[in-house]
Amino acid sequence: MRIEARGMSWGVPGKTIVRDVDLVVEAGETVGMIGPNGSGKSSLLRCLAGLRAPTAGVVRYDGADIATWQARTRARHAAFVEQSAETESDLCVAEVAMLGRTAFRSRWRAPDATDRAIVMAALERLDLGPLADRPWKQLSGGERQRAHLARALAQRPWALLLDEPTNHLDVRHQLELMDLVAGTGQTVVIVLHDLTLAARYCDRLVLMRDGTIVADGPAEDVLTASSLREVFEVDAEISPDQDGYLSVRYRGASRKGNEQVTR
Ligand SMILES: Nc1ncnc2c1ncn2[C@@H]1O[C@H](COP(=O)(O)OP(=O)(O)OP(=O)(O)O)[C@@H](O)[C@H]1O
Repeated sequence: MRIEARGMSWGVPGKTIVRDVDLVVEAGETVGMIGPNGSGKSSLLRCLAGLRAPTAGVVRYDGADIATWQARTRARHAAFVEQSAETESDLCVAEVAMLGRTAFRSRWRAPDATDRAIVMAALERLDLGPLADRPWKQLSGGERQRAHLARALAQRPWALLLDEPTNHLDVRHQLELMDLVAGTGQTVVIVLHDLTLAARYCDRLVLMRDGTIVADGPAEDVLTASSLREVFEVDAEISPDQDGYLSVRYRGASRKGNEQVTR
């Protein structure tokens, strides 16, 4: 599914938070959204998910303006996993993942064998099969994060919109999750703070600053020493590793103009 934002802005009274965004994510592409804290990544992702109504411009899925769609219709197209989704629930893991099937059932129909098979397959893909019956409250932060992604996969969407889905995960699960999401063939927009991970797994990176997209392209073009200094205010060396992926080595925080700060 192709996702497109045209001339899109969003904000709250007195404050524009996302400004004049033009972004196209082609079907099957994995696009990484990067940028410093507060640069508008989550806000833009929520607009792309239809959870925020743009104050200007439009968001389209395969050419259709999603503004008029019901939540259920949107959920059949795109699954959104929010940043550190802190659900408190008396449900078990499989029941939380089953929430991903809600858009496919009438309110009164209980989950059937197909729903259960889809949920179990999603849990297995996230290495959570053995925890299916575990109460949600007993899960670690990383297990919860994986369970939220399982819920999103159980939604069987055309697109995954993921806000920092790796921030609680150990290194193995980070790599497995990125392998999984980049290998699904679905359209993926993923907010990441780990620039090396973003460079390795994403077809394209979108760099945000102050609510606007300041660079959009392959990692080699977006991640440069000058863009990291300008936008993230860090001094870094960026070079291909032995596998050909870009690797970012930080030398320290800098202020704009490359003035060194005390470490
Ligand atoms: N509902 C809101 N009301 C007022 N300000 C908001 C609202 N939502 C977001 N903001 C502000 O908009 C800016 C962008 O927030 P957003 O969460 O989109 O940034 P982000 O790039 O995802 O940040 P982070 O990397 O810290 O998660 C921040 O300054 C935030 O405080």
